[in-house]
Amino acid sequence: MACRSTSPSSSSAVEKIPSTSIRVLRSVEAVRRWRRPHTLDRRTVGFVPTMGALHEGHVSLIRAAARENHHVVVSVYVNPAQFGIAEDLGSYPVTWAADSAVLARLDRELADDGAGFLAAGVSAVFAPSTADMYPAGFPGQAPDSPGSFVTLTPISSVLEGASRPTFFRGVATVCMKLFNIVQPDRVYFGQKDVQQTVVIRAMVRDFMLPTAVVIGPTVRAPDGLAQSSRNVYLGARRRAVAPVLHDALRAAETAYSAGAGARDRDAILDAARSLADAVLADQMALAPAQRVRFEIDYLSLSDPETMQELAQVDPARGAILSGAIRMLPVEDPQPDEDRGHSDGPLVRLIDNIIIQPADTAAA
Ligand SMILES: Nc1ncnc2c1ncn2[C@@H]1O[C@H](COP(=O)(O)OP(=O)(O)OP(=O)(O)O)[C@@H](O)[C@H]1O
Ligand SMILES: CC(C)(CO)[C@@H](O)C(=O)[O-]
Ligand code: BAL
Repeated sequence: MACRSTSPSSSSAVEKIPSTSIRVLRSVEAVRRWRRPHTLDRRTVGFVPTMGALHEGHVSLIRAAARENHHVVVSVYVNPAQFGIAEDLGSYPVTWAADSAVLARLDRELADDGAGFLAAGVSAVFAPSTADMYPAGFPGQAPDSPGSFVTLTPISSVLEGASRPTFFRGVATVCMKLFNIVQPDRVYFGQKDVQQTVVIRAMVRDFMLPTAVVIGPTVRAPDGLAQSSRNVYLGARRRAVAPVLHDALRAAETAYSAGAGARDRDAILDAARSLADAVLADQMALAPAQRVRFEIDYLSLSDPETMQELAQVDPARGAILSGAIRMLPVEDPQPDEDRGHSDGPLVRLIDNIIIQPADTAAA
């Protein structure tokens, strides 16, 4: 039988991140080969899916996976199926060299701190091609495009899904593929993308996937802005105003905590909206060359499991306060101004705060 020729990435030579023992696996078959002995040895695998452009939010998830598993696998894959046709697939930050350095640093930290971690390092990074991930061809990005997709309704069409109609279909589809390839004992997702965590939990439950879903807390900059790969688009002027979303959600949380009568949706969300309106009014009083404009996409008070909007919070159940804002491109950019990655396009920021059920909060 004729042998198929192999590219360097699929040859049997083992690729590693330089100066580390982190394997770089670029094909489904390579992951399967790596995974098999660990199943037989009963060594657990924790999996952290990412789209690269790694930051402290990703690092915190990798550390969590290393505390609880013998092996940690990180995927770096910019999944086209979760980008809408008009979204930023073409400019999404791809930073392989910097990501490798982050993983190498973490690998050393895990090796040096044997006491805190079960894993002695990062075992592998899975960086597949789209041809490998979508054998039937480039996935459709339009709502009615043909293809093999995992869909969860109605969760996928509210909030983030209302603004990004194919987003959760793309996320669920790629995560189903990744979970089938890596076969993790535990998967790690960040609280920052709260609706994504609800979708993944529902998918794991509804399709009986043999993996535990672990959610890590949102990692923030000192001024409260949630770390996010897309923050690189902001540039200095918009970055200074970007914490407004977190500040607005905190105002809503404070209104809730204030108690009497403050369990009502309007009382809670009006506090967030007032804060955002005041920040915007201050900005609009500035000259175009100095100001920052943003639009609120949504501010939401929703059920922790279904993400359906709530009229009132049941303290025994808790709730999710979440929001999204669109930071508009700066006006009148100055010649030496740092406008951000890709000349500072419109950036959509999301964030959330969980109102814990009363019993949990008291514990
Ligand atoms: N600030 C953060 N704290 C904790 N986890 C995070 C944070 N930001 C992202 N994550 C998690 O990291 C995982 C990979 O996310 P991803 O690679 O899309 O990064 P991102 O910063 O969310 O990117 P983007 O800016 O495109 O939304 C997801 O589970 C996501 O929720
Ligand atoms: C989970 C994920 C890696 C799927 O592409 C992505 O949605 C992300 O990075 O949050
Ligand atoms: N962090 C979720 C990936 C996305 O927004 O495309």
